Amino acid sequence: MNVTQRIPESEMILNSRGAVYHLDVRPEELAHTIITVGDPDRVQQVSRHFDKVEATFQHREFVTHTGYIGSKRLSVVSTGIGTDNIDIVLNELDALVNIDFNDRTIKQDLTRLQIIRLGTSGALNENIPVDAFVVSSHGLGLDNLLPWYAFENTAEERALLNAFREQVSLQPGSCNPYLVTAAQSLASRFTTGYHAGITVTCPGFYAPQGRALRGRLSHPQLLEQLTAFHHQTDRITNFEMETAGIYGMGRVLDHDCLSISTIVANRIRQEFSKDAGAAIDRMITQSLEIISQL
Ligand SMILES: O=P(O)(O)O[C@H]1O[C@H](CO)[C@@H](O)[C@H]1O
Ligand SMILES: O=c1cc[nH]c(=O)[nH]1
Repeated sequence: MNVTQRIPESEMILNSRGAVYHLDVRPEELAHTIITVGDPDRVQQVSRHFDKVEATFQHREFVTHTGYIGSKRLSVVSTGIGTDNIDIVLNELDALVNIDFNDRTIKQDLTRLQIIRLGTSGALNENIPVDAFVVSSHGLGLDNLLPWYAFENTAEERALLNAFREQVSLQPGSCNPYLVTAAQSLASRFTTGYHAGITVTCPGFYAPQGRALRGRLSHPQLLEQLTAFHHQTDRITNFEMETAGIYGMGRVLDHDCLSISTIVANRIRQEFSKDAGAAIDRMITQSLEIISQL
């Protein structure tokens, strides 16, 4: 888009206090290092570690707290569940820093945000126990968000995606898998105390993650094929519902993104955490120590 072109009121919607439509946040109310969580209640679980909370906002499932740890300004934002919400949150975070809200034009000097998800997830590797933490080396999307955007894959990403297409048989028409790598500048900071691997992002919690309650599965082989997947040293570690959308929107909009998950379920061992809340707290504490030094 031409940077001098005015973005109409119907495309970038601002509310009566001049805040972006879904998040209800104004540009000066957002930090440039942002933690995203799915669960709105987890926002407070993160911000209670802040030395000072400067302001809080809530609209629908989107809760935002902005504050400080020492001199580091941070915002924590809930996305709710799913990559349809990631489309909203990542576009609005980007608009808050890269679009001038007064004249509705794209700024000449763009800001690159650091966006770190602190989520929950199910492990697909029997050696990654419940309550462990996983850093997503890549997000592999089985949802349909990224095919709506124009974006470029690297040669390594294309090779990994081709291997996935060859090894994992998906029903024609069920999805168009995509793959995006984590920001290395962030991933390199979260190594000790974290497992690492490919995170598969699904458009649902039950059948799209191979869970059968009463509905019959169209892909009964999914778990087995994802667990067996290998390409050079890359393996699939876990399942959740936002990471690939975040990494993909980070690629589209030029932001540095990383996703970290607490493993609450191990799908191979068929176990669920006995105290997921305590494990999530440990992920938050351990990760904030690093995030506050970024
Ligand atoms: O705990 P959060 O961050 O919401 O993440 C996971 O939990 C939800 C499903 O229970 C999905 O959003 C999934 O990605
Ligand atoms: O198994 C799980 C656990 C948390 N979140 C998911 O999406 N799947």
